[in-house]
Amino acid sequence: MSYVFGETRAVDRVDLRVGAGEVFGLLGPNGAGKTTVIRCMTTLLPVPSGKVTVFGHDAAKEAMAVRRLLGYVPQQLSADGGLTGRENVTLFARVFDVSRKERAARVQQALEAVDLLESADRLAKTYSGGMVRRLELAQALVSAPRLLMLDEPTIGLDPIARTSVWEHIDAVRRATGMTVLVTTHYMDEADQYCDRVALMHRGRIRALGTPGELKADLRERRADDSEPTLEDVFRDVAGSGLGDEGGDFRSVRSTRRTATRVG
Ligand SMILES: Nc1ncnc2c1ncn2[C@@H]1O[C@H](COP(=O)(O)OP(=O)(O)OP(=O)(O)O)[C@@H](O)[C@H]1O
Repeated sequence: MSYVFGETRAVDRVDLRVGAGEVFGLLGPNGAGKTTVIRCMTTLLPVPSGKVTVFGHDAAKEAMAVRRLLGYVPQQLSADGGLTGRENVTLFARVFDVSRKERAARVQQALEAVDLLESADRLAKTYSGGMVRRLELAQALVSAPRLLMLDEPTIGLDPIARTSVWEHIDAVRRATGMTVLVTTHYMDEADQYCDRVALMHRGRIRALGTPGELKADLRERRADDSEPTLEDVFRDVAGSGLGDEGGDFRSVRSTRRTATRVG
């Protein structure tokens, strides 16, 4: 698929296949085109050229069928600080048409899956950044999606909260067999938690494989004994490191201080 905004070729002939049950990481710096790919898959953006199918459903022709299979945690805050955790998740259960009979139990399950039962009846604005992110995860899980899409799920979190978010994603994936598509610019997290990754740069996919394959490939090409990281692989295929791109993206990113924004 491709996507053009005015003069900007945001997504340039990206051809991707995510296997059922895998955790797939779409990696790249700000502006690489990751969010645009995700938005096309969620049917939020129409696909102007190319084709997106989700479990056999064409996103252009069967948007509703596609949406029913998806859970989506956007980059922007999706929880309401003035509601309790439970109320936030219940709201999503209603929007996603979880039947009235099942609703309370499904909300309970989703909160339990992210370890928020104890805090479920507190206002979300009293939550820490990591708890807010887990709440957003529960919101996306309440409809029991077959494909969970997360756009920068750990941005702005401290290392302990980041690990916790990933461990919860991993546990739910193991329990349900759902497929996970995640965007991130944290190469170390992708290396640790993703089965396969695609490295995206300026709208195009520059490398695709398991983190182990990509690193082994670079080691061979370099023909030396050093252990490359995924960041080295990115630097090799994109000609620059993630941190070199676009100057101020780290500062822009750090503004996603979830805890304070909820308040
Ligand atoms: N609505 C829009 N109008 C115009 N240009 C856009 C729009 N949305 C994205 N772009 C441009 O398309 C390119 C890809 O953006 P995209 O948000 O997909 O990248 P990204 O890799 O997800 O980065 P980020 O992490 O910042 O979201 C960028 O150059 C961006 O400026």
